Amino acid sequence: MRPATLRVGIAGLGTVGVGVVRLLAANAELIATRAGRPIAITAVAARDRTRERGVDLSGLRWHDDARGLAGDPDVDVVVELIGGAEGPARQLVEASLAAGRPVVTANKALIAIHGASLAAMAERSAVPLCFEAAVAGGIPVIKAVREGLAADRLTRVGGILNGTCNYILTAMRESGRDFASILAEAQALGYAEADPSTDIDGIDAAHKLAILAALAFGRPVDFASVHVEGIRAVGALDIAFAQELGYRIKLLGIARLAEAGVEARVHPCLVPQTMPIALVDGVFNAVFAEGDFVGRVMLEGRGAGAGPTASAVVADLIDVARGTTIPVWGANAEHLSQVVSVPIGERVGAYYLRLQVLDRPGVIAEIAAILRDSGVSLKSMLQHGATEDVSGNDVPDAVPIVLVTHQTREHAMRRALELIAALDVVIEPPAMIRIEAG
Ligand SMILES: NC(=O)C1=CN([C@@H]2O[C@H](COP(=O)(O)OP(=O)(O)OC[C@H]3O[C@@H](n4cnc5c(N)ncnc54)[C@H](O)[C@@H]3O)[C@@H](O)[C@H]2O)C=CC1
Ligand SMILES: N[C@@H](CC=O)C(=O)O
Ligand code: NA
Repeated sequence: MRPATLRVGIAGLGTVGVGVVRLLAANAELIATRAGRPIAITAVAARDRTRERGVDLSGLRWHDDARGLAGDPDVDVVVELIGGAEGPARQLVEASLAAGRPVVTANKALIAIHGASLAAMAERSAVPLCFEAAVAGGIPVIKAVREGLAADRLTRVGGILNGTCNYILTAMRESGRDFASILAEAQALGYAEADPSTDIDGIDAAHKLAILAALAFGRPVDFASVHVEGIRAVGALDIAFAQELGYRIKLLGIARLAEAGVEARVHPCLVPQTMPIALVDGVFNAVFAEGDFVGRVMLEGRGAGAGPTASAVVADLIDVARGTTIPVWGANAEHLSQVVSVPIGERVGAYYLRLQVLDRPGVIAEIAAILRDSGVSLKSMLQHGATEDVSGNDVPDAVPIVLVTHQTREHAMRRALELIAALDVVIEPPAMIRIEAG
């Protein structure tokens, strides 16, 4: 007897949705062989029936309300590709799980914020809830952390988690082009979120970090407590100084088991140019995990775009077709307890500081005295005779000074920076970027 086709209902026919339609058609035979049965789309839900999407949607049942997929008798598995932590995406996923339908989603916002309760719903209905595409696009990082590293006690996890930001930082370094034109390019390539400030302000990376931390430590992190900074404040001067000091600037998400609990943070970092993660450029993401027996593992690949993301979505569909059952978070939901992230003030590490100061005698002595009194020890200093501010405008009599500190607690660093910012000779808010080994 021919095995039954797995019938798929897709909600959202944007970048990823169309990518999934295309991949299922292009690799249909290979997928059927690996899944043990054919996988075919039978229904879709999208906002605009008339839009030309460049894929064949003929013969598919069309739902104007995505929730219709949850009750469609010709759908065995629902694929949610609408996006957003609330609204239609959440309603569809909840309705599908409640109706006993497996769900595959690429929605990191939804999983980061409601993952624990959705997992409990999936467990109650004994159906899979899969989200490989939600973290680092095409890199099979959910499988790697949840299954490949299941035997280890993981102590640190994170990486370059946003393709749009990495694309922008790379292009700024390589071509010196302006932020807005590079962002527009990333949007045209299908990398950015519907609202690109989600990428630029670090929120998307934080969603992914929260998911990784939950998998790695078995404890969902309260999303609101994750420290998040984006890349808006990173200027061309910082990129150039970082280069001169032997670093590259990357937006990293880092979660680690600290004495006080789980520390989860997303912010731009100076990473030594000699570290492999510093060389991960463009839309590529890199995810690392550190375990007590395995040591350090790092995976690299395309973190955004139609093809890589569709690859992860369809891999999940193949798991559903095979009937693979793995607990959503690697352990049953009743073993999970939510944790609040350790505040960023507790971070201990080195810092890069860039100050725009008036070129007067004694300025450096004043700054050094504040650092000394705050218990912050200076490692090195750079000063050029430049007379440009961060936007490249001439500022007569002003010079940038760059300071690199030794390891210090962030509380102390911030206290010192407040005092430095208040000096009359400091004419712009100081820039502070944390230094990490990746
Ligand atoms: N673009 C990428 O590289 C990646 C995206 N993702 C995630 O995949 C999901 C989809 O992302 P994209 O395809 O890039 O977004 P998109 O904005 O290109 O597509 C979303 C589609 O959903 C449609 N939609 C909105 N409301 C709807 C509703 N009520 N019913 C049916 N359709 C509705 C929109 O019209 C749009 O066509 C998001 O959760 C995103 O975070 C995950 C990894 C990578
Ligand atoms: N907007 C995201 C898409 C993938 O998750 C990114 O740029 O990484
Ligand atoms: Na992935």
